[in-house]
Amino acid sequence: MTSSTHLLKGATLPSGAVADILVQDGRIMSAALGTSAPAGTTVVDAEGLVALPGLVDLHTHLREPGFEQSETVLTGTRAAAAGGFTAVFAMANTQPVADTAGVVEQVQALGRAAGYATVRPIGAVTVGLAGERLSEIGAMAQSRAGVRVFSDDGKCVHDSLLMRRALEYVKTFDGVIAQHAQDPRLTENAQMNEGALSSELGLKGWPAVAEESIIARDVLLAEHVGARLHICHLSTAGSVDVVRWAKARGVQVTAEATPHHLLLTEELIRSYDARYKVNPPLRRDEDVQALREGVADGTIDIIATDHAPHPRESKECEWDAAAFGMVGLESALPVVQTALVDTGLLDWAGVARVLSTAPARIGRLDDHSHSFEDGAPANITLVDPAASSSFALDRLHGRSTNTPYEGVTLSGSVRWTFHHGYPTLRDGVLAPAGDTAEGMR
Ligand SMILES: NC(=O)N[C@@H](CC(=O)O)C(=O)O
Ligand SMILES: [Zn+2]
Ligand SMILES: [Zn+2]
Repeated sequence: MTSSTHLLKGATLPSGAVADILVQDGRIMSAALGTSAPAGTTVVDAEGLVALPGLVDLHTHLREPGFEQSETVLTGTRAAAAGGFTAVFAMANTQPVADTAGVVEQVQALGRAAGYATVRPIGAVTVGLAGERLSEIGAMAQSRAGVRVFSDDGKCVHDSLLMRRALEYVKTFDGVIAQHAQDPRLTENAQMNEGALSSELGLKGWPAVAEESIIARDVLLAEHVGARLHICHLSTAGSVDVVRWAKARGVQVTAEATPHHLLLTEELIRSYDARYKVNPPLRRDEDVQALREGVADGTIDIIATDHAPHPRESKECEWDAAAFGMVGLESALPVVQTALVDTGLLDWAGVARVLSTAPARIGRLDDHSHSFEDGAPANITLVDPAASSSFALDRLHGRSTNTPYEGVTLSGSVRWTFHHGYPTLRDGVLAPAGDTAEGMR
C-alpha cells in the first residue's frame, strides 16, 4: 500500500475553476493553480478532467451476508470504486437481515477490510423486514457502525403505526427512515408499469398511485412527528408533485431518483428481456421528463444507484419469474451525464450536489468531506466528460452483470477515484485487491 502524494494537475473543479490539487497523507493540501509538488509526487495529468467530490451512493445492495453468489462487500465496493464512489450505504435486505447491531457491525468491518470505499450499513426498520415489529433501531444507532439510515427497502413499511413509531424513534438521534414507497395490496404480482402497454403485453400492472399514495401518507406522518423522511427511487410524475408539495409545506423530506428511471422507459419491456425488470418499474416518457425536472429544480435531492445485483439464472428466464433489479454503480455517472448534463439540465456543481454532498448530508456521513478546501479528506473522483462509448460488460467489476446498458452509448468516463487520498481507481484501472486495506482509514 501507498498513500503516496499525488498532484492532479489542471483539473476543473465543479465551479468551473481550474486547479492543481495536491493530495498528501489522505488530505487535500492545496487546490490552487500553480501548486508545486514535493519530490516523489505522482503527477496526474487532469487537464480536461472534472474533479468531483468522491461520489456517495445512499442506496446500494451489497448482498453480503447471505447472497454472496450475487455480490459481496468486496466485489460491490470494487464496482463502487470503478464507478467513482468513495462511500456506499449498504441496504439491509441481506440474509440474515441487517436488523441487529451484530450484522451492521459485520458489514462495516467487511467494508474496512476490503478497503475500496467507506461502507455505511443501513439498518432494517422491522425485524426480518417482515413489517410487524420494530427492529433494534437504538442498538444499531449506538453500535460501532453508528447507523443513521433505516430502511426495509425491497419492502414498504406499510403499517402506518409502525411507520409513525419508526419516525419517532429515529428523530431522537437525527436518523432518517428511507421508505420504499409501494402499497403492497395495489401491487400484488405486479410486473411492470400499469397502463396501455401492460394491457398490450399482458403483464400485470403496477399503478403509479401505489407509490404516490404511500409518499403522501408518509410526508404527512413525517410532518406530524417532525422527523426526517427519505423517499427511495421516485418513479412517477405524481411522486415528484407530492414531494414538491411537501417541501413547500416545510416537511423534512428528501427524495431520490435512480439513473435508470432518468433514462429508460417501459417501451424497452416490449423485448420481454428481464434486464429491464426493476422495482419500481420503468415508467412512461412523461415520468422520465418529470423526474429530470425534479432533479433540476431540487425537488429530488439526490441520485442513488439502487445497485441490485442478481445472478444470471435469475435474469435469463421468463419475465414473470425473473428477479427485480439492475446493477448500477459503474454506469451511474455516465447515465447522469447523458441524461442531465448533456441535456443542459444540470451543471457539474449540480452533479457534485446530487451524487456526493446531498447524499452524504442525508446519511450523516460526517467524516467524509466533500469540499476542495485545504485539509479536507481527499475523496475525489476525476471524470473525463469528453468520453463517449458504447457501454460494455468489461466495465463491470462486481459479481453480477445485470445491466440494462450493454451496447448503449453513454458519455462520460470515470478515470480516477481517490478514497481518503488512496487511489482506488488509477486511470481506469482498479487498485489491486489486498493493496487497498492499509491505504484506507
Ligand atoms: N430495486 C430492485 O428491483 N430490487 C432491489 C430491491 C429494491 O430496491 O426495492 C433488490 O434488492 O434486488
Ligand atoms: Zn426499493
Ligand atoms: Zn433497493
